[in-house]
Amino acid sequence: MQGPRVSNHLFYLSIPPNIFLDVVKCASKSASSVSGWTRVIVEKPFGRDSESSAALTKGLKQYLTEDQIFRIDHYLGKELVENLSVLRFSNLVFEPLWSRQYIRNVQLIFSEDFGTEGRGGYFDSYGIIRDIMQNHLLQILALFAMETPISLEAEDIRNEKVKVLRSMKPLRLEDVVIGQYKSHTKGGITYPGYTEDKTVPKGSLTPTFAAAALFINNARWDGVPFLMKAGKALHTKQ
Ligand SMILES: NC(=O)C1=CN([C@@H]2O[C@H](COP(=O)(O)OP(=O)(O)OC[C@H]3O[C@@H](n4cnc5c(N)ncnc54)[C@H](OP(=O)(O)O)[C@@H]3O)[C@@H](O)[C@H]2O)C=CC1
Ligand SMILES: O=C1O[C@H](COP(=O)(O)O)[C@@H](O)[C@H](O)[C@H]1O
Repeated sequence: MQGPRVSNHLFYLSIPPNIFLDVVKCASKSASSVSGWTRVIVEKPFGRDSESSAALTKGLKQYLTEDQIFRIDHYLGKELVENLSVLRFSNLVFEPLWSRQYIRNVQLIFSEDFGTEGRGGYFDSYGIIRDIMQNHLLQILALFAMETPISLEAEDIRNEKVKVLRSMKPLRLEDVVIGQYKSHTKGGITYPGYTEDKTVPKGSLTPTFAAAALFINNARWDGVPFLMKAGKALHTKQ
């Protein structure tokens, strides 16, 4: 029901990606705003690869226009990540040091001290690389490594991040390690292994841990490894 005042509708899809399209279809047919705007926020992962990402965009555009769709990565809203640009570009001490001349390696670490704990349904079909590395950590890497943008407008920052991504060497298999957590005991409590979670398919080989060395082929970062590590059910939350 909508009253006489302008009412805007915002849908935030914090749901598994396989139901994005059904939800958007229902929302746009039955719950679009009549008097104001209707917008949809879509969480990562936006598809499994470029083909499924393009298919998802095509699907969403059956019901929405591009300016109604907001693809977000909630890690970009974290204080530490937001402060990264300020630290780099507004600080005369750091900017001259931000290169291969002074930095031996860069480590991007995501570590959770709990496992899937009954939420393995979505996670198992994506794994830690698509859940954390390809989006959250890659976004932070791009922000960390980019050149100074023309302005701090979203479009200008995005252009610089794209240049970093395009300068990256393709990942080699020998630069990647994957793993899956087993049952462990901490403080007298035993926690189940990944495949003992009832929401995870039996015998799943989905990685819950991954580490990779990435390289950026440009004058600033040539030869500096960007070490990414991400894992669930590790010792610390970091
Ligand atoms: N887990 C997290 O902390 C974060 C997750 N995300 C993103 O959020 C999305 C969902 O992840 P997560 O929360 O772990 O997933 P969950 O599996 O916990 O599902 C989230 C919600 O989706 C509902 N849901 C699941 N399947 C269906 C279905 N077939 N029909 C209708 N509703 C359904 C669930 O409802 P019900 O409970 O009723 O089953 C639940 O409320 C992913 O895109 C993920 O990347 C982003 C940031 C953080
Ligand atoms: O996007 C995700 O992030 C959460 C961790 O988010 P945080 O804000 O609590 O650090 C992670 O548990 C989940 O697997 C992933 O989908």
